[in-house]
Amino acid sequence: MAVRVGVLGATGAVGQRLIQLLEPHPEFEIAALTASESSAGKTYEQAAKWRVNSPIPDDIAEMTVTATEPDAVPDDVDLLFSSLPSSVGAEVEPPFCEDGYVVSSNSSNSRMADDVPLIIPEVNADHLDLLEVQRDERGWDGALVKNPNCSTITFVPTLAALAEFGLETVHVATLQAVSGAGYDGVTSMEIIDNAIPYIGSEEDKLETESRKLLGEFDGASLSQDGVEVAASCNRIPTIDGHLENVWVETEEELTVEDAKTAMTEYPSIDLRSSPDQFIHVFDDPDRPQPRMDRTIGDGMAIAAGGLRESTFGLQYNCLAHNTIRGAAGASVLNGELLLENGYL
Ligand SMILES: NC(=O)C1=CN([C@@H]2O[C@H](COP(=O)(O)OP(=O)(O)OC[C@H]3O[C@@H](n4cnc5c(N)ncnc54)[C@H](OP(=O)(O)O)[C@@H]3O)[C@@H](O)[C@H]2O)C=CC1
Ligand SMILES: N[C@@H](CC(=O)OP(=O)(O)O)C(=O)O
Repeated sequence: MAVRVGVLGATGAVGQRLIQLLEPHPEFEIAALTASESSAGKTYEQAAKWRVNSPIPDDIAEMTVTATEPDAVPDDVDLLFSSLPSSVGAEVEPPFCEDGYVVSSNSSNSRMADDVPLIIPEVNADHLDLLEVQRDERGWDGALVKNPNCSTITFVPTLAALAEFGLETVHVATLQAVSGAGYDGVTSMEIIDNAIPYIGSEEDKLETESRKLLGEFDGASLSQDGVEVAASCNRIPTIDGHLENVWVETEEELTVEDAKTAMTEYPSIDLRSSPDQFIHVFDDPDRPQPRMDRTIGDGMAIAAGGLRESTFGLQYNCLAHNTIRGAAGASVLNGELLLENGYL
């Protein structure tokens, strides 16, 4: 029987992607949609300015949107996908967890909290058991799991693949799509014929979340990886797909061939939304490109290319679909991991 799920922040850009991914999902059944007070009481069709490139599913269009509070969500809903502004997530996610709901959240609040698992299932699924610590410490019947920032998700899998060579320093420069800022994030006058070399708090997220994701969980606590990461983040006028330029210095010698093999052979995980081939490595020096390659693996794979040896170690480019692998798809995959591991 399908697990009954809800979407917190269902009318937003990521919420719409969540609905697109969850509606046909055989393991999950959408039973609750929440948003702000101004949407509560309306049908989903009335409340959401639908912008995903497939129609609103009929049964979803007719559902009533509720306020984002535990009393408004039916008790038989077990799992909530959260795509709220982080300031709102910080306020409302804990009461839901206290009330017994398991929350798979895309919002940035609490990502770095010691007892909150920050998960990319193909990279650090074992960190999920941090939930036992979380439940002990917070006394929750529910649980809170986070997926990382979309730009972090794009480059960390490639680092995980190279970790066997001993990661020392990483430099990463991003070229991020406008959808990452949400529909009202950057105006056309700001971004057309332009690039903006600043995205608030983004660099810090790449530098800190990556070390947590690559860290080790010993069953009681999580120690962060020692790799030093420096990031520079830029907004460019693409719609979807974050492209990143990466330089990695390692303890052991790392050739292009070694790196290509390590990335290509890095395993996926046996979950429905995880692609068969997790990291695709292109030989063509001008790939990956956002428009051509963001939908590889139904938008859930990581693409890499342009591998070369440089003065600052191995250099390459990588790409992921920011609203699928980097946001909604990442939360759904964490939901599948929670189910697989008996947390639902
Ligand atoms: N866009 C992207 O690519 C990515 C976004 N994220 C993160 O995901 C989250 C959502 O982003 P996005 O979908 O773009 O944001 P949107 O602004 O498009 O959507 C926000 C959602 O939250 C609801 N909401 C807003 N304020 C409140 C409130 N006070 N109480 C309850 N619900 C509220 C909105 O409801 P209403 O319609 O009623 O206002 C809407 O459903 C953010 O934390 C963002 O940083 C992460 C990665 C990528
Ligand atoms: N800041 C990201 C999107 C985002 O919302 O990130 P986060 O989930 O860390 O808030 C971007 O602009 O592309």
